[in-house]
Amino acid sequence: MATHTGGLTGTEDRGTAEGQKAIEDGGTDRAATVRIGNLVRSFGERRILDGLDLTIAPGEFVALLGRSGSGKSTLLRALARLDHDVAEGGELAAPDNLSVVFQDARLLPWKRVLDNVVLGLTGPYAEQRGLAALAEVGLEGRERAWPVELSGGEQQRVSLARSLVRDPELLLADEPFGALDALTRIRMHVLLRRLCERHRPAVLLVTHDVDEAIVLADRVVVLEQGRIAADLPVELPAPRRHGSSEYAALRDRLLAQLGVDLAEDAGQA
Ligand SMILES: Nc1ncnc2c1ncn2[C@@H]1O[C@H](COP(=O)(O)OP(=O)(O)OP(=O)(O)O)[C@@H](O)[C@H]1O
Repeated sequence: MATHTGGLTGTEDRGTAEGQKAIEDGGTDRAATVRIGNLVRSFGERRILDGLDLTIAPGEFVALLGRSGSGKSTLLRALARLDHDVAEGGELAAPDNLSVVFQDARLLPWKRVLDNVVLGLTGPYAEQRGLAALAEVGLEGRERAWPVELSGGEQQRVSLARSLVRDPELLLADEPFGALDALTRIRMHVLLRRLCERHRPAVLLVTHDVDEAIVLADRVVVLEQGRIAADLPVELPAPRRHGSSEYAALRDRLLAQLGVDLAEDAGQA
């Protein structure tokens, strides 16, 4: 299995063959987009990821939950190859053709919306692809706007367009909707689900929001003490709405795994 140590990719229009080859070169799970085996990451003396195993299949949407400080972002940053200064061990294979979306849209304020979307993109049809991506996220006609003229939700739509215009094999999202109001967040859930069904990237979504995880993901994994402590498929029919007994059971199970005791909390209320 190839262990990657390179810098962030996904800001360039790279082909997918290299990443796919890296995955196919070793190991037995040839179908996986992401394969992590016995991953160890430490900051100084502190071991944050401690023998973590995780596989993500092509097109699979995995939500990652975990208490604050459990290492969710550390795992995501390892996959994105954003950290160079941490002790590491284990195996990590991910495609080079990946995109990352953060809580803040991270748009360049001195570039117009379309220029942000196609930044670093090469090829003859970059602009057309950028315009198509903007239309897909509902921002048709806003291509010449400046980022400061957009709402937080609109900026996050641009960020999604910027990611998906590169047609990534892997989309890494670190609490992408954490700063948005509840209504905008629901709209973004619908949008992200639609985009993922159309483009079929493998997705790793870091979130604190158990409902967001259940509504969006094919699988929800919980990070605890440096490892995946729970790995649950979400087998609910679409559209997933609160209220069904299956939804409630999965929600309770995930909350319990995260250390939230609903009975105790109700008793204290
Ligand atoms: N660059 C760093 N240097 C030292 N310690 C770090 C660094 N980055 C993260 N840590 C520590 O590693 C632990 C895990 O951090 P991480 O951000 O991955 O957690 P998280 O699960 O994403 O947390 P949250 O849900 O609060 O965002 C934390 O205790 C954090 O302080």
